Amino acid sequence: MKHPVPPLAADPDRDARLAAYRDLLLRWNATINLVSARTATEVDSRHIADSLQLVPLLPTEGPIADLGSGGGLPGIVIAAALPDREIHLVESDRRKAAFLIEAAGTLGLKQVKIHATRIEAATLPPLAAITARALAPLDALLAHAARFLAPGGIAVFPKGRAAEQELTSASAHWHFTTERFTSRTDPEATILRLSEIRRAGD
Ligand SMILES: C[S@@+](CC[C@H](N)C(=O)[O-])C[C@H]1O[C@@H](n2cnc3c(N)ncnc32)[C@H](O)[C@@H]1O
Repeated sequence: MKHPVPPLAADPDRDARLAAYRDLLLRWNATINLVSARTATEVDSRHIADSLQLVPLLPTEGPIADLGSGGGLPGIVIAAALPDREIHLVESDRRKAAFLIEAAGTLGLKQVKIHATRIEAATLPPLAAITARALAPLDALLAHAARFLAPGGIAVFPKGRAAEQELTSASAHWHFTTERFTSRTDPEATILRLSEIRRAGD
């Protein structure tokens, strides 16, 4: 069964930060390939709205990490919405990591820590939540989740239209509890919220 994504409260400060982020993303996108979008409207609808809808699915306390953050999706968007939360962005591409540092600085997001390294080599605190968008199949994401999540931690993965197939493949190696949410930006796509993640056989 799929649930609707809970609504997000109005927040003019968040929206101003997101507008500044979108402008910066478009400027850098002319020289580094950060996102597949050329206009402000496309960035807003295809990327920022897609990322922002994850915020109400996150726990209300504890550090969060976005793995393979790329141009900051969803990591910078989440940080813009939750400016008091400790947020770690892990991105191995040096130019993209430089963009993330610039974006966090421009938006005044002092709580964001950029890890310009491979996820496999990253040192992170025990996390309340991890996110990852367009990074890897669910099976691989669960290995990262199992490594980094604190007890009781959750993983939130936007998973497009192949979510059920990925759940089936991943369940051969992993046990987890699944909640499904209908994406607001693509009603055929599913956002997964997974908890109690452990390797099958452990
Ligand atoms: C397809 S992009 C998606 C970026 C962003 N999450 C988005 O939705 O636009 C995947 C990103 O993950 C990064 N990445 C892939 N494997 C990684 C790894 N093992 N460690 C750190 N970053 C990785 C890539 O450099 C790239 O920026």
